[in-house]
Amino acid sequence: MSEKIYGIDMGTNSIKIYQKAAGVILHQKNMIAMVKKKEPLALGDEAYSMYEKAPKNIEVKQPIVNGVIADFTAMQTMIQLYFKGMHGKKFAEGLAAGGNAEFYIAVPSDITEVEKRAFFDLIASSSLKTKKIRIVEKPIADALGAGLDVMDATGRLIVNIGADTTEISLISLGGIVQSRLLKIGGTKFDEAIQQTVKKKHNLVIGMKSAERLKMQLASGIKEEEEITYDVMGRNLITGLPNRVTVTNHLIFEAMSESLSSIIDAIKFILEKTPPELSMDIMHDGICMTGASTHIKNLDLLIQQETGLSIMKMEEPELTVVKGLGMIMENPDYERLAHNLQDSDFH
Ligand SMILES: Nc1ncnc2c1ncn2[C@@H]1O[C@H](COP(=O)(O)OP(=O)(O)OP(=O)(O)O)[C@@H](O)[C@H]1O
Repeated sequence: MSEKIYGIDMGTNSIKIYQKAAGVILHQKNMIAMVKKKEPLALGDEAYSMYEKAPKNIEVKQPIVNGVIADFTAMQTMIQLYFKGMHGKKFAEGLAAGGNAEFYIAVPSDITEVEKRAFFDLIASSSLKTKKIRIVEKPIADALGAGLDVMDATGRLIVNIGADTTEISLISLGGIVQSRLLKIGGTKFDEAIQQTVKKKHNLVIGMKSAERLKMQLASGIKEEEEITYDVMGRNLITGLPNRVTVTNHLIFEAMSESLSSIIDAIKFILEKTPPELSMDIMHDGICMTGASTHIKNLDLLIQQETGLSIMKMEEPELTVVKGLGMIMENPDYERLAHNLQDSDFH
């Protein structure tokens, strides 16, 4: 029987929940649709399907922005609804926590103490009956979930490219040696695509269309062959619906500034890496996680720019939550989970 021990990765784009002995039980868009600002109407993927389509009285909210809690009440409401299974059959049965549950929460490393505390308070002040709440630094969970041995005295460089953020972390002996959270990720790419399509084609497109273009055409390096994809939007001049054909070269141009910023930040961390750990990274390379690493040739770009080998994941969006799972399943990793009061967490 599954135990009431859960790991939660509250990402900007999606929420992932792991239950001890059951595995990943939830992976949904991290969104909530509210009617008249207070009545929850839909959660997760269902709320996302209403995004950019809802009338004025329905607000589709994204409670996490730039990796931190931007709307505490909305996030807490979502968690409570998921765990209480209030939405009946739509949610996995295992989520009905009942009471006395234990939680392991992944929290970005390079954020303020107040922002970290909010993740703890979210569960502690919720209506869920909790026995224990542990905080885990996201890069540590990420590295574990990616299959890296984080406990030994070997330097590991992990780059997580998500939706709003890119977190670059240097890990050794179960701790963070350095970490940098950039406010750049898949959403920035989508916004840049939106702007570039508007400028080049006089076409206003939604964020979902921009994301589709990215998924179809984005590449970390400029490809010789031209690939195209059609997108629908509103013509800026006529105001009428219109369809245009967008090329992979335009998408590359749109994303190049954000990609350069990510490369610069990786190089910055590498320059600040102590020499002994640099040797380890020379040997093992960089581990890439986060769903934005699905972008074609992004590994090649980082490899070319840093001269290091790249390790890619098959399910890069799930490494953090799987790492939380490993911590709760294996007592050897217990010291990687902290009380909020632990001095080694600050
Ligand atoms: N196949 C794909 N190609 C390109 N981008 C993708 C693909 N699949 C997902 N993405 C992008 O990955 C991003 C979501 O990544 P992920 O789920 O790792 O983020 P998150 O953990 O919710 O966010 P964050 O780490 O910023 O808090 C979105 O911007 C999405 O568009």
